[in-house]
Amino acid sequence: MMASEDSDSEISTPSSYTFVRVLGSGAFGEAVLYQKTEDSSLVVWKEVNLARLNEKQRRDSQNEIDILSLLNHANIVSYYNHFVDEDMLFIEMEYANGGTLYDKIISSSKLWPEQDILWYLYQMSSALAYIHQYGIIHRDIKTLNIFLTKVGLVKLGDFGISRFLEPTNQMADTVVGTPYYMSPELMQGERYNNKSDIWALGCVLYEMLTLSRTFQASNPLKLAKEVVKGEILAVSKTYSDDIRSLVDSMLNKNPEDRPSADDILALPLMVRHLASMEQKVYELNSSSRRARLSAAYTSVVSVVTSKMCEMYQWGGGKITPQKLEVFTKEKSPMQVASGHSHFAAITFEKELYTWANLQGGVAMVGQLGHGDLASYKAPHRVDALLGVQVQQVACGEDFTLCVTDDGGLYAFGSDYYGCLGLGGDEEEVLAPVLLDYFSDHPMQEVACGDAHVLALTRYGDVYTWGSGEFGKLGLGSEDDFKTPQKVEIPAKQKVKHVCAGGDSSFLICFSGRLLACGSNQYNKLGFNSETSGLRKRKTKTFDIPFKHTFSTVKSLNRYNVTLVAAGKTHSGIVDSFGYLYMFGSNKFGQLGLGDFKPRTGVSRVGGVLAGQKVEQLACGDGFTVVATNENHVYSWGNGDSGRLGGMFSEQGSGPKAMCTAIPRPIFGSMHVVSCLSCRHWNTLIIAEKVLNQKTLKSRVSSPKMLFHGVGGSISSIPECQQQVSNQKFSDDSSSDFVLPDDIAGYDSHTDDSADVFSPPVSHPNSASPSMESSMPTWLAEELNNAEYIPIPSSFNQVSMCDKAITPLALENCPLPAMTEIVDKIKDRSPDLKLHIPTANDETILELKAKIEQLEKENTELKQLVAKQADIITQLRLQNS
Ligand SMILES: Nc1ncnc2c1ncn2[C@@H]1O[C@H](COP(=O)(O)OP(=O)(O)OP(=O)(O)O)[C@@H](O)[C@H]1O
Repeated sequence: MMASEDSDSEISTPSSYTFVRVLGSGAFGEAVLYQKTEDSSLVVWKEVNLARLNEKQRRDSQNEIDILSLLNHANIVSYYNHFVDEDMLFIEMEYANGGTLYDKIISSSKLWPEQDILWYLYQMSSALAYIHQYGIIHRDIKTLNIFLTKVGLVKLGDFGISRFLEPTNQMADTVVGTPYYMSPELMQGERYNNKSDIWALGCVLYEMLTLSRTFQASNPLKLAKEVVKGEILAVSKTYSDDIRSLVDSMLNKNPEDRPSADDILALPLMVRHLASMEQKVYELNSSSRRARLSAAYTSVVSVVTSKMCEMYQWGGGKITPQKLEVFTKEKSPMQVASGHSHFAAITFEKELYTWANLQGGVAMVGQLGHGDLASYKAPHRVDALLGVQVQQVACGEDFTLCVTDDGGLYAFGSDYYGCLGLGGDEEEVLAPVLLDYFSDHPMQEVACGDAHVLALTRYGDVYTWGSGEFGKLGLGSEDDFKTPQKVEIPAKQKVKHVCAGGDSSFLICFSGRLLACGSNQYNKLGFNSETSGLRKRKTKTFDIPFKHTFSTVKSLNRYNVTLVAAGKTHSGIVDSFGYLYMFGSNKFGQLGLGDFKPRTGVSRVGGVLAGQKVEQLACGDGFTVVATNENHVYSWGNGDSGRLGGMFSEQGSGPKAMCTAIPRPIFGSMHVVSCLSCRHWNTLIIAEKVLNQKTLKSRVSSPKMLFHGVGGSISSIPECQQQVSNQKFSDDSSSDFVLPDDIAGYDSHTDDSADVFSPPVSHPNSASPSMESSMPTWLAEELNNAEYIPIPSSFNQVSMCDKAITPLALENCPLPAMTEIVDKIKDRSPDLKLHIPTANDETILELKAKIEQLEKENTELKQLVAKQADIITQLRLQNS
């Protein structure tokens, strides 16, 4: 018997913060800069004194939180956390380290290049298009609320008075905003609409073009008159006709004649640069990945595969992966679902197969859908569904639900908790029954917990039913429901995927946010947090046992969630970079962090996964299984009853004898995994064998990464530093903490063609960007940032390396280090002298020759390896 999870007793340390400085004060409190001790990231805590607020103002503060927690965009300040302590409201958010657009404008003495203006306008329009699409209007667009980062990114902030537009009435009430940016319709008492945001953005554009206010007046009344009159001084003819007519159209007195944010992004002057600006925003935002993005990006391509999907199963006594022979080339499996003791799979022909592995005299209750109570040990086709195309299947503890191509939802098995959604008239349903309820609401996806169901319709509505214990139905209570109930989704989030754990429920939203409800035991929903070090505040511990309604998992607001898996006592998510983050119990090492210690928060899994992207993830009872882009399958955690598909042990003897806290590869050979499912102690996997694969290196970002585009808010420094806690066995943590080399290298990376866009770089703290100096700009930037961002030891090594570089030093470097140095030198600037100011011309020449030689050797080496791989493959093929 394994030890009980309840015996976890160690206390782990809370997230703590170190005060850095007060950034400034608003009407109701201060914005304070802190450093998070855990990962050295810089964050802003906005402290709002609720005692000084009236009822409406309190609502506004809550409003800012609701809106910020909904938004996830590269050009909008990210929201991380909030709590109320006595009369103070604390909101944790992303720090924009480059001042405001206002600061930048007032410190400029000459007109900006049009390209710079377009760069900022693009980012602001992109942020506005994003919020407008959600039905949110900002209502206070002004240069003071447009924050900048030192690398030239825009971060729209201060959503204090923003609002959701009501669908019935496209106007929001009350006149608000800052007088200078108020549109004529607002001045005339009309209500705010999204075209009023466009007017304000037009004023911002005008300010960037002229470096002066759009409308000037000595008092508000005169200002109102000026705005209504609508006469503005002409913009300099040095700017293109396109941009001058754009500002005119944005400042059109008639709101309907103003372009929308989407219209602005579709203008030819934007479209010309759109792709490169999108990419730049993405790259700058993911600056923690600079080393990877700017240096070669590695991707694995399967060259020869078995061209056949096979299914393997393990657990429940089967210690190694067992191939299910039923699924042959003619019956190739497409999707698989594991329950406690029964399983289901769909083939490419859209036929459903079910089977069981009953232990301890458990009786069948119809969960296989074969019309009887027999326990089929091998996969058996569900003939009752012949003629319908089954698209997706999910297994509960003793029931099954499946979705058909035309959106129908079928259910069978036990209806004890009402999980079949039929109203509970029958206890056991032996053959599939179509749920009439959804005849008008075609189904997209279904997920089953032990005794509850989550269903997502093609209209984006979420329904839940079954057992309501711990609030896992998200309906505001613990009541059970035997028919589908529509769930209220907070802040108008749009749901993309549903996922159910035994007693927990998750929703992944299009915004990349994760919503959860149900039992938070062991923090498996990620809701618990501990905060210490905030000014004059004691350590705050938030231990949330359960949630009755779907709520944002704030601890994951830094990540763009693409996958989630719910185990019995722990959970995991994968972000848009393919990074794996785990939370919940670590009793059996199921978090994969190299130890068995409890964790309060969310931890990134490093080790062998650090250089790979996780593409499939599943969590069972105390164990985790993943598949990566490099075609490896790993498992870790509790190995009892064959859960891990292999025998691993780090603990010698005792209750943890069969546990491993480190991801362990399962299959000897490579596999492309298309589907993975774990429940209880079972795992099912659909995989195609890889007979030969190639590692490709390219100098561009991963196409997959670009696919996520601009919409994803990827917090750079916090994310990269998240790794610090996992450094023990993280092999790439050193290279991750590198500030954007494009800060300086932007122009040198781009060519002169009109299609390539070079964004300007903000230098608020430096004397002048054009300052004559032998110091390379990237280094100046790094030093500039260093005031608040401590440079980890890995960085020191790199910079020391750069300084001390000589042909001899290169010669004596181990090959990987040497390649890294060469990559760094080449990435940052073609001019080597910039990097080694002390080097004389002769040394530079020698270095260049050395680099060329290295490159040649590298190519030869690669060719040799490829040749050997081919020979091995041919031999293998001959042998087989
Ligand atoms: N996320 C952030 N990153 C960087 N600076 C910030 C951030 N949030 C606020 N600040 C700065 O902190 C100062 C105070 O901000 P705060 O939002 O509290 O007040 P405000 O916007 O100036 O006034 P109010 O909200 O009352 O209109 C401002 O100077 C602002 O530029």
